[in-house]
Amino acid sequence: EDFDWTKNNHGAFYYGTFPAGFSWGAGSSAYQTEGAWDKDGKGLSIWDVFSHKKGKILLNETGDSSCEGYYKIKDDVSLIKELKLNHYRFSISWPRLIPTGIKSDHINEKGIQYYDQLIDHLLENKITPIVTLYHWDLPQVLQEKYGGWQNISMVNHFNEFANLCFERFGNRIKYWITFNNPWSVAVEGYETGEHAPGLKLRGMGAYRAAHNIIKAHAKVWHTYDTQWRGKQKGMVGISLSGDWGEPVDISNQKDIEAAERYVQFYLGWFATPIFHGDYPQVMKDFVGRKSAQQGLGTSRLPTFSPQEKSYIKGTCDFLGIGHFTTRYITQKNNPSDRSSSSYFTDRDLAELVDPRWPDPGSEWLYSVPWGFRRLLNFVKTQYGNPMIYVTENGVSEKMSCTELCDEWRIQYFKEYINEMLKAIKDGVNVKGYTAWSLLDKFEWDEGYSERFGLYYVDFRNRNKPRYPKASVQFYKRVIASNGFPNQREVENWRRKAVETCSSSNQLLAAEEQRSTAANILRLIHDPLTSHMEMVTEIVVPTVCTLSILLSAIFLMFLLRRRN
Ligand SMILES: CCCCCCCCCCCCC/C=C/[C@@H](O)[C@@H](N)CO[C@@H]1O[C@H](CO)[C@@H](O)[C@H](O)[C@H]1O
Repeated sequence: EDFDWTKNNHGAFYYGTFPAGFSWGAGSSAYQTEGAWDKDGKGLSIWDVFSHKKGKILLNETGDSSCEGYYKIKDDVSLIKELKLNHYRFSISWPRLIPTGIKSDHINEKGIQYYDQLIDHLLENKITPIVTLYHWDLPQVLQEKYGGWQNISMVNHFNEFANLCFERFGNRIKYWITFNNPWSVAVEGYETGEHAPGLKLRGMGAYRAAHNIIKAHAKVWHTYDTQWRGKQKGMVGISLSGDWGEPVDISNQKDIEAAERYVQFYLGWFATPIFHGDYPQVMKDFVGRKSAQQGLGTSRLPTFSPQEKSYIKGTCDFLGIGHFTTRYITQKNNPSDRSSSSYFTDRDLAELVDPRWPDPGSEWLYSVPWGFRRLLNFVKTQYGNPMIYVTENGVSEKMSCTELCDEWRIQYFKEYINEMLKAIKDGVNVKGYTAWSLLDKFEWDEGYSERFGLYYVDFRNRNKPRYPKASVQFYKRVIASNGFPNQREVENWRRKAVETCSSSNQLLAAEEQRSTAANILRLIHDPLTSHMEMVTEIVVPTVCTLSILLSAIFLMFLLRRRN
């Protein structure tokens, strides 16, 4: 039976269980959690360089040490075991394996060893690894030499890296994800410049980056298909991010079309070539028309040749979906002049939110569970009901003080997982779910200010200890029951989870006090460190401020004398 798009019974909770064998997991990514940015022969990534530039990341934070995941394989696998997860999703840092990004230059065996250990330890504990090859940390050399994803040469370099991973790890990995959220790579990396490499190539950069990424994905899929699949029997997919877009006025055809455009410019931009061989018609129409109005001879949206179309079509054994939120969409005509050309203006729409939607953390993230079911049904109808793994779903909090009693996250998970269950009942082929994320971690341009973790990480403590939030208890019970058995039990889970977290909160508060005291003692007893910290944190800013002030006074004095 087809999904009824006109119905929107937002409130009703569905009690029931997931199909047998449904896979429960949690995720992470290399740059966000590993730390050890310059250890054991690792090369620089674009995120190492970007985060070290002043003013790019909130509070100038970096992922230099982050959760120190590089040194904590055993600790983190115990957390995964504690949750009784079936799978764990992580990414491989390209410059950790190939420091310059170019395979013929050098392979870093220490990097290989690290992932060998992680994979082996997961498998010893019966946890299936799901491996992402690209979660945004491009080797810096490739950015500097070729312009990164603006350049077609990335296709071959990425393919060589992927091939190395298949060769070294493929005997143990059955699920490969080529790219994580290429939308962000293209738009935030090459259009708005909020992410590494920080380029603002408006109206062109994102489309060009996406074009090369899609080709690189297809090439890697073919490499696996022809060289490895027979022996290794794994699957290769891609993880696409997609927010849902709902028309503001469902009786207004213009709003309906604008909402469809929103989703096509987001998820469809990547999914349509991969499933159907070419960009969505609406993207070709809109970008093409605007480009013509701007006096350009060809569309800013690149085109695939007939050979490329058939090469790209069908290169997906499973589709990863990263989903966090929803927007209301209405039609809005944007100016078509060249100076305002951008991916955003090309869409001719406005994004709105309902002020009643809960918004606990990230600015862009509102809790709108019903949008998830609609997005999953959209995937089913548009792309022939592919096998889906939800690769990212979760919510952040913005808390200045420690908070382990994350009731809003319990609510978010409960409702979003329930909408996914409803989607499965609608016939959507969802095989697994990955809570985002296992740990609090570096959140890109937001630094450490947004916490997505099931486990709290105390970043102020050098050992980066992890503490379970209440949502760990809740998620654990969803997994153990493979769903939601009945109202009484599910209510009980929530209550029990919240009860246990207050004692963990006290434990953490005590530990934080202890580590603050230890830091003070360290500063007193370690003259070199305290001298360095005093130089960087007090002396340098003070000298700079004084110099600016003195120069200003001197300048005023000179000007006065002239007059
Ligand atoms: C008319 C002109 C308008 C210009 C407006 C420009 C504003 C651009 C704002 C872009 C905001 C994008 C926000 C969406 C982001 C999510 O889809 C994305 N962050 C999901 O990716 C995952 O996010 C996780 C949480 O941050 C992260 O941990 C994970 O690594 C990402 O894969």
